[in-house]
Amino acid sequence: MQLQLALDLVNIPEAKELVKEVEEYVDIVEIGTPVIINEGLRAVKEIKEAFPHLTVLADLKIMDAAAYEVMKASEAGADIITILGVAEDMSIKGAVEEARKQGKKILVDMIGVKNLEERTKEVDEFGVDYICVHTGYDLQAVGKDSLEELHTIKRVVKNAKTAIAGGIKLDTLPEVIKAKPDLIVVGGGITGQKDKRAAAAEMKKMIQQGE
Ligand SMILES: O=C([C@H](O)CO)[C@H](O)[C@H](O)COP(=O)(O)O
Repeated sequence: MQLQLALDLVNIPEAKELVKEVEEYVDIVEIGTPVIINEGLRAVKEIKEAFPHLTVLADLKIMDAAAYEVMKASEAGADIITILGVAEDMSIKGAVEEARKQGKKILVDMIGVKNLEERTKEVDEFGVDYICVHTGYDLQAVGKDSLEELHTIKRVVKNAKTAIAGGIKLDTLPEVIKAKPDLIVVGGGITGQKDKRAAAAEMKKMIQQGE
């Protein structure tokens, strides 16, 4: 199980500070959608240049023009790029094809997917690298999480790695670990804490103990 740090509500200098604080404990650094909207792919480029040893994920949540956007994120230095599970099949296949050309990986974010079991089987066949269940901020606000969905995708996935994102905190992490996803994405559970380094260290320790 790997730990991904999601950076969503920061600018580039703040992102660099944050990564410096916790880099020892995280496997992947996500440049979140709000950061990319605010700062562009420059945020991906600057983080990859500052931390070349870290795996950087660009959370583009691609919906269309997939091959082009994967190419641009790859040029900026992203190692993993996200596309939405609700995107057209052609878009997801195009993203995978371009990622293969560039030597990069594709994570499919299943946010908003209604027919989860059926769509997971389909996108798994397209050769994507990760399938991620995700409770976005707007559903977290009404108390939802993705644990049940994680069990669903774990049951049907044959090829891709599984991931979970959305509102995971120290107190909810044990349940997530029990379900054994390949990748656990944590944003506010680390970035919103007073001692970010301690939170990341504790989470990493719990994940390692759960393996
Ligand atoms: O993808 C995300 C969200 O849609 C905003 O871009 C977050 O990175 C993801 O939800 C993880 O962050 P937390 O929910 O704060 O753990």
